[in-house]
Amino acid sequence: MADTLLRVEHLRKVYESSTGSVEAIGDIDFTMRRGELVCIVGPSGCGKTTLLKCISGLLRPTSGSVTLDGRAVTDPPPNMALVFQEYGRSLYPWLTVRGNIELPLKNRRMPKAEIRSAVDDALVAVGLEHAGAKYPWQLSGGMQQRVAIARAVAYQPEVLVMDEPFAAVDAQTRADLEDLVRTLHLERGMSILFVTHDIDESVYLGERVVVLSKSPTWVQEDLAIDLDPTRDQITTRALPRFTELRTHVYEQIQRAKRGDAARPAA
Ligand SMILES: Nc1ncnc2c1ncn2[C@@H]1O[C@H](COP(=O)(O)OP(=O)(O)OP(=O)(O)O)[C@@H](O)[C@H]1O
Repeated sequence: MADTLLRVEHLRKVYESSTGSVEAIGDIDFTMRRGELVCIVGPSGCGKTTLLKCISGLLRPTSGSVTLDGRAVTDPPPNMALVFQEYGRSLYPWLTVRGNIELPLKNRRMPKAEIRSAVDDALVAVGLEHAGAKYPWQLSGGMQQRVAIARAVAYQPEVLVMDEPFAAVDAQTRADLEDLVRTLHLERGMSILFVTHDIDESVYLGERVVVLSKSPTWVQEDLAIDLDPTRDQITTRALPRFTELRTHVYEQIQRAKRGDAARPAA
């Protein structure tokens, strides 16, 4: 299908070690269309990190496949950007904010003038237009995460993968960063795969929420979020439909933890 951007097919991952084998992922199947914002939630230890490592080409699955934009992922794909929870470790402290955002573009050998305008544009997109000359350690945690997001925006990936990106910031900053993600998605059409522990966050952000079972993992539910695309922290979260959806996802996670959801026959 032309607009399928990411396809995960029958993904299985078994970790082998001297003490035995652990089947982390049983059989995960899902697709993501170009321009979608998909959230992934699941109980603790359900294999989210393992799944993301396979999707980002950092880990070979035991079987099954990941395809991005029609190409099998076997190494880190150049058209994917990643934003992690540990913003402190993802930015180079000896480079300025501008230097951090520029680096992947320089590695791509983009012309200087294009780099300058891509960085300016990304700084404006994340609201850091006055911070380009600062160093990461001069910024708050939330601002550092904005720099990591700006780097991804400037890089213009086919897909942005975010792994619990706001788990380490305070609630108010988190709300602002969630709105930034929604804005990037709506205004720039960015395709975003967002992994979170937070059920409310998944419903607030996503157009779809993929609920994972406990390990060995499979997709317990792929839920369409039928909220208006224009969302607001106060009014959207106060909607009865928001409460219904979050309650539904919460119950699914409880079922996942108990392991009493029936896996469909292959
Ligand atoms: N390198 C490894 N060797 C053996 N087992 C592993 C390895 N990495 C992960 N596991 C196991 O695989 C399962 C899934 O782990 P994973 O870290 O992917 O889950 P997670 O959902 O990201 O966890 P969390 O919710 O704590 O972030 C767990 O049972 C874990 O113990």
